[in-house]
Amino acid sequence: MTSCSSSSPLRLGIAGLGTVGAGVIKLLRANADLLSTRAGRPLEVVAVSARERTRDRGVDVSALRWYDNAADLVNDPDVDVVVELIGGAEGTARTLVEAALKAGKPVVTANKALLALHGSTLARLSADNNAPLLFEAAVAGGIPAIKTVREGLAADRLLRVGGILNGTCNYILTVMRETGKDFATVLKDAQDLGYAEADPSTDVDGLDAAHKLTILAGLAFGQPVAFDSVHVEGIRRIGAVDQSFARALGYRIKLLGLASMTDAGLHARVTPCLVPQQAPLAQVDGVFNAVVAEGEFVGRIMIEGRGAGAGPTASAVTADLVDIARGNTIAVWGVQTSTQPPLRACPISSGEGAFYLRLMVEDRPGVIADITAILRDCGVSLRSMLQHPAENDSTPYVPLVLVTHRTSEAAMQDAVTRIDALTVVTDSTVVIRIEAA
Ligand SMILES: NC(=O)C1=CN([C@@H]2O[C@H](COP(=O)(O)OP(=O)(O)OC[C@H]3O[C@@H](n4cnc5c(N)ncnc54)[C@H](O)[C@@H]3O)[C@@H](O)[C@H]2O)C=CC1
Ligand SMILES: N[C@@H](CC=O)C(=O)O
Ligand code: NA
Repeated sequence: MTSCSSSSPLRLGIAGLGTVGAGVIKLLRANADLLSTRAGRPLEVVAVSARERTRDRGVDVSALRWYDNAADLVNDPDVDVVVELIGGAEGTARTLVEAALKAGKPVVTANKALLALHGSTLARLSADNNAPLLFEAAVAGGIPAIKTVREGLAADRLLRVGGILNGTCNYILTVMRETGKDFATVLKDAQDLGYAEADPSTDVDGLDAAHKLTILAGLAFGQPVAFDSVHVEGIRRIGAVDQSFARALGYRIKLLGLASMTDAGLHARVTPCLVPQQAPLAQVDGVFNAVVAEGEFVGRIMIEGRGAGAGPTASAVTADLVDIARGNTIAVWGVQTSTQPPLRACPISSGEGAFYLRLMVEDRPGVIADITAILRDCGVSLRSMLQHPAENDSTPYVPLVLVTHRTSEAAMQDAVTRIDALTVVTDSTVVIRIEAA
């Protein structure tokens, strides 16, 4: 690892000057004195790299050494720490991080996709080359989620971890619920506010939350988690009609990532959920995230804060830099050996729960009887049923909501497949899990 005397500046090379990169430079400049005091030495940006040199980012980078090729930051002898804020699990971001670790340079990154897909390899590179790799910004933005799970809860055996892990989705669901605005308009707002990923389908299809859940579960359960063992559903199919039914039933809709250890193995999923209106998680709105963990001794904890955006994310990235300056670093996954196999995962169909099913059905006699017959045959017991009248005469279809008692996921899936095959049902059924939260 690069060594510097304790009073000399910690010299940073930053790759990526978008929402987060520009935010980090702003924060480093605004809080320079405070950071120098806390870190014991100044934090100084010496070199940067991004796609376009001349773009207006709201921060002046003209005095900094510029590299068209981000990998050149690694070879710059004046760069002590590489800060990767490009994004993406492959390509330049991966090449850069791997090269920096191989060269023994500490790395700070906000890249959850990279950690979720290549975390074990990177942990090995970090350990083999004695080069710290810190990634607090990768999970739940400004909330110190990584530190809480890896360090604060290090004494406990954790049974469950997760929460509201995507700011864009929580913002979209909140604004749609509060204003009735449509999905596309609110997504555009989230992009303009700097919350969304470069490809926002990563957010709305649940992948970003799944990246974060993979990281959190790996930290919580002390063993690697394979990203593809997480069951993932997004929020594209949640409509205004679901928000209105949820309200009538006393719930709010949240995209939750939840991982738990069961006797059968790891159960990990990202799915839209109905959460009781009074539950603490239901109160977490807008760009806010919440991380929940449950341990044998500590019980349940929940931490909340802004999960996306320039300021909160820059705060987490810079706190990692302070840790490096202080020499306060730790093994990537909190365990010294990273040779364990990934946790054995169980399929989503092995789970159970209560479900909200929203169908679009023809409004004519016999339809409800056909549907309830299927539920009976599949052993799914109904708790309640709601129907809204058609909004206008131009459609023969009306929304029908079924709320089930606790049932097996397999039985529910079987019932939905059969219901969707009925000719009186148009569109596939929207399934939302009901969580006590
Ligand atoms: N925006 C947010 O609220 C948060 C973002 N993150 C993560 O932070 C990272 C950066 O995200 P944003 O700043 O939002 O992205 P962004 O799209 O605003 O910025 C990306 C930057 O990388 C640069 N870049 C792209 N390809 C490059 C290449 N080949 N070489 C050098 N530079 C290149 C672009 O020019 C741009 O400056 C991502 O990993 C993201 O997942 C993490 C937490 C929150
Ligand atoms: N796109 C992400 C950014 C932070 O991780 C989100 O919306 O949460
Ligand atoms: Na964080």
